[in-house]
Amino acid sequence: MLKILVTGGKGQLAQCIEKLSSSYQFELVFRSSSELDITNAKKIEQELSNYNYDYCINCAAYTQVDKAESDAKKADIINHVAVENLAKSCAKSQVKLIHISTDFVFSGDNSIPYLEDDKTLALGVYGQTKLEGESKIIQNLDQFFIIRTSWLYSEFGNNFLKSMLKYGKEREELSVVFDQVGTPTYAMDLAEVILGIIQSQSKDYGVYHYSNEGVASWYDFAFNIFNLAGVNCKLKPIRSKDYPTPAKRPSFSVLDKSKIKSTFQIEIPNWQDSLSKAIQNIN
Ligand SMILES: NC(=O)C1=CN([C@@H]2O[C@H](COP(=O)(O)OP(=O)(O)OC[C@H]3O[C@@H](n4cnc5c(N)ncnc54)[C@H](OP(=O)(O)O)[C@@H]3O)[C@@H](O)[C@H]2O)C=CC1
Ligand SMILES: Cc1cn([C@H]2C[C@H](O)[C@@H](COP(=O)(O)OP(=O)(O)O[C@H]3O[C@@H](C)C(=O)[C@@H](O)[C@H]3O)O2)c(=O)[nH]c1=O
Repeated sequence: MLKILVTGGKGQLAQCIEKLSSSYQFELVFRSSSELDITNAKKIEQELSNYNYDYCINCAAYTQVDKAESDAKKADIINHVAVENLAKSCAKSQVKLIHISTDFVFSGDNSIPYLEDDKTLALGVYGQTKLEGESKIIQNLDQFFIIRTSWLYSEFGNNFLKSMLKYGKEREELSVVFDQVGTPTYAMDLAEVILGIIQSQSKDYGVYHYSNEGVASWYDFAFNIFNLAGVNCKLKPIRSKDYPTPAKRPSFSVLDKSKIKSTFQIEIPNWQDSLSKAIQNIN
């Protein structure tokens, strides 16, 4: 039976993986941040060398995009330095690493969906530290899958879907930006793809893009959330300049998913269909 370590075991994506785990014949070991701090290089090395894992899914990350701007050191240690150490320990213990990265490694200057080899240029600290984490994996490990994804939401953790449901109940009107375009992704769909890659025991290592199908602005995302959940809150489309945030975000971060679809023979659900499922699961 394949043995898999999941770091960041109490985060959104890790909880989605846990929810699906009974459908797979894997031995999954979830370690929360307090049980296994990925910035503790010695503990990571011990964990990987002592327990004979086949795979590590790194769900641990510093994910607060705005806070990272004033907390750059911490974001760097978790998203970059710790990931480098994790990659080195995986190499030493022959553990395959599945690492999750982000659409925020791109600047947003494209007008067509981003391919894996397109030029990266992060606009903020979060994206930059995630990008450096990616590079360190590529430099230090052969057996890795880096999956860049975007706009994750689910019934677990903190995310845009849950924020909109909360604010929609509390407020009469909400303003949401319509000039940042990407693709919302149901974290359960990503979890399924990750477990599928492990099940296939594929050796097609490398960088992949995965999001749901389709394109939306954050305003479109919020509009569909309110519609599907029956939230009676007026929604106002605004420009990013009218919603100032510490971190600049890409205006276009749609990912091209041709590579992951053809390599692993998967079909990807449309974001609106998946959103509808997530809202049903929340209810
Ligand atoms: N959320 C999104 O919209 C997107 C996320 N991603 C990427 O997907 C991955 C999963 O994200 P998601 O599940 O949403 O994120 P979450 O923020 O829900 O989960 C991250 C987890 O990492 C843990 N963590 C933080 N620091 C450490 C540490 N030093 N050691 C161990 N664990 C730590 C956190 O624990 P604690 O809370 O205790 O600190 C938390 O449980 C991340 O790599 C993220 O960059 C990519 C694109 C979009
Ligand atoms: C809450 C809110 C946000 N917004 C805007 C701010 C921002 O531009 C956009 C998204 O807001 P959030 O801060 O919730 O999402 P953000 O944390 O930027 O989401 C990102 O998280 C990281 C981890 C990723 O990797 C990305 O793929 C992406 O999912 O919506 C509004 O316009 N109105 C609002 O009421």
